[in-house]
This record gives sequence, C-alpha cells and structure tokens, in this order.
Amino acid sequence: MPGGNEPRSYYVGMDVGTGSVRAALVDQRGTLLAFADQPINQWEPQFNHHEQSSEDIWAACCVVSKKVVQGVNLHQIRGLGFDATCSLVVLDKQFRPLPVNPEGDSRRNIIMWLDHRAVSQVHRINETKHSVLQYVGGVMSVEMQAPKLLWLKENLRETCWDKAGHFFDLPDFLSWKATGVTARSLCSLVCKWTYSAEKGWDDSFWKMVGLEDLVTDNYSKIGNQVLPPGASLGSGLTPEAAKDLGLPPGIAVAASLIDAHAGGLGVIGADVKGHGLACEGQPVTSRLAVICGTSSCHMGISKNPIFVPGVWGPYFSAMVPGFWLNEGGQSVTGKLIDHMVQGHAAFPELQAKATARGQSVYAYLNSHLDLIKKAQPVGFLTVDLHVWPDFHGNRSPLADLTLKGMVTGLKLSQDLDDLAILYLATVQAIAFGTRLIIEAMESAGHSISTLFLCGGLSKNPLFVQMHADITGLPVVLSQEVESVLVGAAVLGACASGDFASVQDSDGRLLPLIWWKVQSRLEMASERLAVPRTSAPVVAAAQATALPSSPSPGLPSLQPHHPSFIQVSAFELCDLG
Ligand SMILES: Nc1ncnc2c1ncn2[C@@H]1O[C@H](COP(=O)(O)OP(=O)(O)O)[C@@H](O)[C@H]1O
Ligand SMILES: O=C(CO)[C@H](O)[C@H](O)COP(=O)(O)O
Repeated sequence: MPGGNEPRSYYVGMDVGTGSVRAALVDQRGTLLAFADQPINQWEPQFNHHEQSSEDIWAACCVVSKKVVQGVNLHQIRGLGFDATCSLVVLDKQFRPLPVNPEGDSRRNIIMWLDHRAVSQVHRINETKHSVLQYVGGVMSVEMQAPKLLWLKENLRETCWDKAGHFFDLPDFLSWKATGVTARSLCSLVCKWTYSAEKGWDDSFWKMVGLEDLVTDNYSKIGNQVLPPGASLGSGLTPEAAKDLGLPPGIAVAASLIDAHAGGLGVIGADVKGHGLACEGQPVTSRLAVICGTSSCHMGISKNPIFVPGVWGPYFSAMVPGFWLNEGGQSVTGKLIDHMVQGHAAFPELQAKATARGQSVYAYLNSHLDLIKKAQPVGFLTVDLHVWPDFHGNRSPLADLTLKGMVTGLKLSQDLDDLAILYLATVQAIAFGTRLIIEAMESAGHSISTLFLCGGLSKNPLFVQMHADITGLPVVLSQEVESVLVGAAVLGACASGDFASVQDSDGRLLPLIWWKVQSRLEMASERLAVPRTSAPVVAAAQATALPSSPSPGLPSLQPHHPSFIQVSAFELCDLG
C-alpha cells in the first residue's frame, strides 16, 4: 500500500445520482482534494415515464472530471471508478443511443430507475412465482430491469427491441464508455437483473417471463462477462474517453458499483470508538447504512443469507465481498420533500426569504420551525398534521407500487408556518418509513443498533435528527460528507493495483484503512471545496418526544432518548 513519503497518487471517483453528476479527486491516503458537480437532464414525457440521455450524462461526467483534475500532474492519476443509479441504458448494435419512447427521440435512451411504466409486466413476472424472486424480497420491483425490458419488447418492438444491441445498467454503461469493455459489474447484475453470484443466469426465468431471446443470444445483450466491483477493465481508459474526460489514456478503470452500494461501502465500517455507541465492539452486521438522496436505500449486511419479505436481496457479495446484502428502500425521499415544499402556496415567500438570508430553503425552514415551536419539542408541531409518504408506491417493506401518498389534518390557511409544519411532517413520515424497514429486517433476523447516513439529505440536520428520534437509534455521519464519492474512488484505487481489493487480508474495508492514516483534509481549490466540519462534533442527545403515530398502520411511539453523533474520522474496524 502506498503511503509515507512516496509521491502522491490520485484516483478519480465519479458518482452519477438522479439529479446530478459529482466527481472527486482523492489521494492514496483517502483525502478528498477536489469536488465538482453538474446537473443532468430528466424528462417526464408522460406520468410515471422518466427518461434521461446517456450522452447528456457522459457530457456531465466530462465537465466534472476536467474540473477536479485542474492543476494536478496528470501522470499521478492512477485510477477511475464510477457509481451510478440503476437506470436502464439502451444502445443499438453499433453502440448508438436508441429511443425508449414512442416519440422516437433517441436523445432519451434511458429508462430511469424510478420509471413505473412497466406495471403490467411486473405483475405478470411476479405471478410466475419463479425461484429467482426469493432473492429480491419475494416480489420483483417495477424499478428493476426485467419488467422494463419486457415493456420495451411489448411496446417498442420495431423501433427499439429489435434494433437493440446492448442493455446496460447505468454504472456498467459508464465503465463501457470509458474502456470499450462490455463486462458487467456483479453488483448491478445481482441486484437489478436476477443474476446469481453463485449460479449465474437462470435460463428458466427469462424463458418463463417471455424474454427467451436474451437466452438464445447467450446473454450477450445484457452481459455474459461479470466482474467484481473494483476489478480492472481491459486496457484501461481509451484514448477517446481520456480526451473527453481530461484524464491520461490507459489509467485503470474499475468495474462499477450502484450509487447506494458505493455509499454503503464508504460508511458502513466506521470506527466509532469513544462515543459509547452500542455498535462499538459489535460486528459490522449490527449497522445499517442509509444512503439518502432522491430516494433512500437501507443497506444491511449479514454473514448468512437473510430473507426479508419486501426488502430486496439477499444479494451475495454485491456490496461488501463475502457478505450478503439486504437493501430496503423508499423510492422518493428527497424528491418527496422537494415536491411538498415546492408545491406549497407559500413557497415563493419561502424562496424570497431564504435568498435574502443567503440560506437554502431547508436551512430557512429548519430555523423557522425552531422559532414556532416555542418551548415544546419540535416533533410536537405535527400533533394534528400527518403524512403518508408513499407518493410513488412503497418499495419496502410493503413492496406495493400501487400505494399513494396522503396528508391528513389540513386547514384553510397556507402560510409559511403551515409550509414548515408540512415539511416537518414529511420528514417524520420518511423516518417512520425507515423505522418500518428496520422492524421488517429485525423480524427476519437482522439485529441493527446504529444507523450510518450519507447522501444529500444527510446534510439536513432535521432529517438526521428525526431519523434518530423516530427509530430510537443513534445516527453516525462521516466527516467526509461525500462518502458516496469516496466509495467510487475506492474502486479506482483497487483497479490501479495500488490496493489489492476493497478489503485488506484481515477483511477491513479500504475507506477505513485510508481514514486511519488521514491526518488532515486539504482542498485543491476553495471554489470546488465541499463544506465540512473542521472538528469532531458530538451533539448532545436530544430527548425529542414525538406525538403518537402520524400514519395509519404505524405503532405509536413512546418518548425515548436518541442520540445524533458526528464522528470526526474513520479508523480501522474489525468486520468479523
Ligand atoms: N444542503 C442540503 N440541505 C438539505 N437537503 C439537501 C441539501 N442538499 C441536498 N438536499 C436534499 O437531497 C436531495 C438530493 O440528494 P442527492 O444525494 O444530491 O441526490 P441524488 O444522488 O439522487 O442526485 C434533494 O432532493 C434535497 O431534498
Ligand atoms: O435503486 C437504486 C439503488 O439500488 C437507485 O440507484 C437509487 O434508489 C437512486 O438513487 P439516488 O436516490 O441516489 O438517486
């Protein structure tokens, strides 16, 4: 492992979320030196149809990559890793974008992960009760790839299905675009495509659901070469991709991870010694990583497979090698908060006041709640207003895409106080959803004592505090707020050969080894710098008592004493 006085090596991590592409430059000690982001386009041509463009996403990758390596000696860049949302990218036999819409707009060649067009297809797939469904929580989600493929075959046969040469999960599209290698990551195929790490593809599933043509082709269109995340691809970065990204040709490029899995890898093994947390000294299987962005993903690992009804998995080696993964999820969380806030009559007033104060609307709302709560705990502000958060169906644990959202307790007034309270009730409802997922995982055999949050929503202190209050579990945040990007950079570091794998021989995860030796944080440029805490912060435990259950079907809560802890740095952690 490099270190000490050796010349610096750099790795580039690239994270493609739903709303933007982010890149980071990380050195061999795990220090995040530069960060850049760039928004990406989304189209919603019909209700429940969500599309993107692979060319637009690649162009955004090129912008952020060039920004983070500005001023750096390119010869010291040794590896590149990608993570991304699991949207479906469609290319023709010459690798050109193919339209996934009846309008024939070939810019829009991605069916996004949150697209719910394939409802009839997923019902029929679930009616087969095929044994592969056991490994996705018992019920396949409309957000997975098989129903979307069937939709394309049944609805766009001539314009798309017959012409298609390659169906990629977005993380695998990116690694192909960078290297020309069509090998898929074990992570994406296992989690979204029914591939088994132990048994490979199951021909009988694809034949039973009406996609036998994929089998006849020996899976060449969806992947017949599968590599573990972090494995080096082909001859590395092609000259063409190198020119696009502003990186040196030939540097190592890794097999990718899904975004939630990169975040999970980045945070799950943190050493929290000294904070008196229940998980100190317990195996890593007592932790739940929650990656909260547009959606929230709840990643729990185990040594043996655990079958949790309505929770995806168990997936072998899909996040931490050698461990089984269960992935709970809420399809819209950040998107739901934005929807509720932006759709409210008082939003223009909120925006004007937040801008005048130089704050984000969330920071403004949080301080407004502090003002109006007076002496009572903030949670009591929603005694009469409750939200059911399944505006886009329920991913886990109810696994019911037909569910809808609900608000009860509305009044005729629509002022800023009402908006702030609705925002709070939405955040609480999302936290109750996390609690339901944890309860389902525990009923099936998981034992979870601590939450590790990352993603855009973890920058919102109210969201973090409500998760601690409502689950009754302590929440740990890493000092490095861009934990998902650290996970992506880990992949590049592994592919470069500088580190043998994402784990060392004792099973310790690379981010932990990095942070053990990290002594200080540096920034390449103030302009690109990500704000972070400069010192460890251990917030006082807040005994925020909550009103009774805000949503039908949820148990009522007793007051409890949760804690919210921010650790300063990661250290070595025994995964055993
Ligand atoms: N500084 C912030 N404070 C509060 N909430 C934030 C902040 N930044 C982002 N968010 C929330 O996080 C969500 C986006 O998270 P992000 O991880 O960027 O999403 P994605 O990976 O899906 O593109 C937004 O919908 C917003 O609600
Ligand atoms: O299904 C997924 C992970 O398994 C999606 O990639 C995820 O839910 C979307 O991620 P984000 O909210 O970060 O955009």
